[in-house]
This record gives sequence, C-alpha cells and structure tokens, in this order.
Amino acid sequence: METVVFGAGSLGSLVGGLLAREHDVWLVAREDHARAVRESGLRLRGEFDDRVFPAATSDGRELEADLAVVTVKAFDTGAAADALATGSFDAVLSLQNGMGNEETLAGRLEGTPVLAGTATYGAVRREPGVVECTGRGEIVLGDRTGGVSQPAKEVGEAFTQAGIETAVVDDMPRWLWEKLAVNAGINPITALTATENGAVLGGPANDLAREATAEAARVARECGVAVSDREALEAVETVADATAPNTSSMAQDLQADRRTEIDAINGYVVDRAAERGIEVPTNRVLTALVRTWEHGRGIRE
Ligand SMILES: NC(=O)C1=CN([C@@H]2O[C@H](COP(=O)(O)OP(=O)(O)OC[C@H]3O[C@@H](n4cnc5c(N)ncnc54)[C@H](OP(=O)(O)O)[C@@H]3O)[C@@H](O)[C@H]2O)C=CC1
Ligand SMILES: CC(C)(CO)C(=O)C(=O)O
Repeated sequence: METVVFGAGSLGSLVGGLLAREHDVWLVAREDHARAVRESGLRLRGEFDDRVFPAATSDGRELEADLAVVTVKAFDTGAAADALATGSFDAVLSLQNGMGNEETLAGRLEGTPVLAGTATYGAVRREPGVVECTGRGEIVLGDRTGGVSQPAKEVGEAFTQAGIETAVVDDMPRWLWEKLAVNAGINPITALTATENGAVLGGPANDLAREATAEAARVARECGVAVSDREALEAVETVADATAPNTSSMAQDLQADRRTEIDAINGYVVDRAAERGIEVPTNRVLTALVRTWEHGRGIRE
C-alpha cells in the first residue's frame, strides 16, 4: 500500500518507518528531518532497531498514494487537509489525539473516505533522521462514524503486514471519546503541575483527573456515544498506571514552550458541553489555565 505520512515528527516517523519495512512510503516532514532521511535513511531506535529508506519531502502538495496518514498536531490539521486536497488518495487516516480532526479532514477532502484511528505506541523524534519508539502499543482504526468499510479493512491489513499491532473496530466514536476522556484527565494536570502521568493516581490530582474524565464521558453520552463513567474512570487509571513514569504530550509541550492540543482535548469537551447546556467546571478551569499559559508565553492570542 503506497502511503504518504503527513507530519512525520515523532509518531509519524515511527508509523512511517514501520510501514516502510513492507510498503512504499513518503514522509512529509520539516526540511531538516526530510533531508536527513533522504541522505541516510530513517533510523528506528528503542523498541525497534532498524534503518529504513522511505522517500521524504517537506512539500506535502500534489502527492498521490493509496493512503495518507495524518500525524500533525491537532492545530495543524486544517493546513494538512488543504495540502492533501491538492493531491489524490483513496483513503485518509488520522492517528491524532483529540477530537474534531476527522471532521476537519472530511470537510476539506470531499469524496475521500476519512478513517479514524488511535495510537498507543510511544514515539519521540530524537534528532533529524532518528526516531525512538519509547513503548510498543497498538493502533485501533475504523470508520470515523462507526462501521468497518473496505478501505478500513485494507489499511488494517497493510499495517498488520508491516508488523504494526493493529485492530480494526466498528465503534471508533467510542474509542475516540474514551481516549479523549483519558487525555482530558491526564494531560492538562500533568502539564500544569510538571509531573509524570503517575501523579494522577493518588491525592488531590486523582480527584481532579477523575472529575475531568467523568465530565468528558458525560458529554460523550450526551453526544450519543456510549461511554460509561465506570469505563472512562477505569481507563484513566489503567493508562496512568501503565504509563506512570511517562511525561504526557501536553507536559512535554509546556516544558518545550510549544503550543498544546488543549483546544482539541479539554477545549473540545467544554465546547460540546456548552452546546448542550451541560456544566463541565473541571474541564473549563483546566482549559482556561492551559490557554492562559499559552497566551502568557505568546503562543496564542
Ligand atoms: N508521539 C506520540 O507518542 C504520540 C502522539 N500522538 C498524537 O499524534 C499527533 C502527532 O504527535 P507527535 O508526533 O508527537 O507530534 P510532532 O510535533 O512530533 O509531529 C508533527 C510533525 O509534523 C510537522 N508538520 C506540521 N505541519 C507540517 C507541514 N505542513 N509539512 C511538514 N511537516 C509538518 C511538525 O513540524 P513543526 O513542529 O515544525 O510544526 C512536526 O514535526 C498528535 O495529535 C499527538 O497527540 C498519539 C499517540 C502517541
Ligand atoms: C495516554 C497519554 C496520556 C500517554 O502519555 C497520551 O496520550 C498523551 O500523553 O498525550
């Protein structure tokens, strides 16, 4: 399956690198990374030990492939969609965190099936041309509104063929909302308190994380997606426990003075709740605090 990976930073380089073991892959990356990959290939480290030779470019326009995998941060999805719309793809798959990415892609890529996915692999792009897998996980994918279409099956087969642990499921909306509820509980708290994921397992941070997660689960149900409080709370505790020593992506963003995905995570919960007249005070406060930090650092208006 010929695949373009749009936004080959940490996750995209890992997924693109693994796919390149079996398939033709184009990485769309920033020029320093793309150049290093063109010159010396892509080094996979950590949980994998390999060197692969995907094509790499910093110009994501007018590309054609069977599949485009989108791995930019949520706030770059609109620009990625505009670039992809100048090319031609049989299907597009988002592996991003947060909600709303698939809608943005579908809105700008009329006629192209947009699949949804979640990734629990851990990836860090260490330097140009080098990506480290910091934890093996799984990719779950399917149709963005539920169901398993032929493109979803084919993408699942291609990923599995490349040795990527992959499940194709018929209830992606539930998976996306459950992942959102987990991220809503862990990410802003660990970011604002500069702690690892395990910090939300006990003490006052635990209450706060559980409140944020339960609020997100309630909003999911109001949006017609069956995520129970019990499922969401079990999920946040399980993930925090399994990733206890890890620094969440939002905590990494604050440490590096980078824009966060708050709008697509807690901000999304707040927006959907407001549309339905539901109070989500914990998500509202966490969203406001992270946005205030971004504003104070000059990262957002
Ligand atoms: N890393 C991980 O382990 C996991 C990440 N995720 C999710 O995956 C998504 C990506 O995360 P991650 O890989 O960590 O993020 P990164 O910032 O490492 O990767 C995104 C990359 O895309 C680049 N980019 C953005 N726009 C363009 C463009 N137009 N052309 C070329 N390159 C572009 C960015 O460059 P620049 O920074 O210069 O803008 C960056 O290098 C997020 O939604 C994240 O939450 C999910 C599970 C695990
Ligand atoms: C699951 C979790 C919290 C793992 O760190 C994550 O997805 C993130 O950091 O964004």
